[in-house]
Amino acid sequence: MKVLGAILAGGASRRFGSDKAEALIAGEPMLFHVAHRLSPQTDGLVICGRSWGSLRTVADRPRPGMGPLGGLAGALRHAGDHGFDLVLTAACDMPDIPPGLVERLGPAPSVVKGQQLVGLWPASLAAELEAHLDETGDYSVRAWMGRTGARQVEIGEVMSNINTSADLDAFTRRAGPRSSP
Ligand SMILES: Nc1nc2c(ncn2[C@@H]2O[C@H](COP(=O)(O)OP(=O)(O)OP(=O)(O)O)[C@@H](O)[C@H]2O)c(=O)[nH]1
Repeated sequence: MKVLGAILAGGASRRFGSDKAEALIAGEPMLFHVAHRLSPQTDGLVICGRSWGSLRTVADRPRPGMGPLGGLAGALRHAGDHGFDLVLTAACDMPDIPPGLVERLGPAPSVVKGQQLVGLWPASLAAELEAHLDETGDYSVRAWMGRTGARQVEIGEVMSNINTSADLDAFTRRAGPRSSP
């Protein structure tokens, strides 16, 4: 099975107050940490909803403004068009995603319990997700999980999700030198 890694990164960082994906952890932008952890688990990596460095950018589908699921739809379409079977997603604000997610999450569709933006999705769901977003106008991940029967997998590890500068401070204090990639 060929797996495409997709970093969902099209948000506005309103709660953080500045572009959180570029916020520094151990001297590197948060996106660097996500990419560094996602890349070895996948056969290719894209970034959804923004451009960053040399990573290939995938546009949201069916159009921008639909939240993280628009990024997932873009990634699923890209995966299907480029010979990938599965998409492993992570958000740009999860700097300590653990290894082995494909094995732990399989079989797809499935998400990490409590962190639904970390998920494993079959590329074959591309058209269904676009139709779902267009027809229902419901952009919630929960509704999409319900429609696809995505399993919620307890992975037994706490995963950080940085939404505010206080979250980042707490993460840095907790992780200490371990925050280095
Ligand atoms: N591709 C894509 N990603 C998105 C979109 N909206 C949010 N995301 C990503 O989804 C993840 C979770 O979103 P939030 O935590 O709400 O991030 P955010 O929207 O930047 O932050 P707030 O403005 O504070 O809600 C983050 O990695 C975002 O970058 C979108 O419209 N398209």
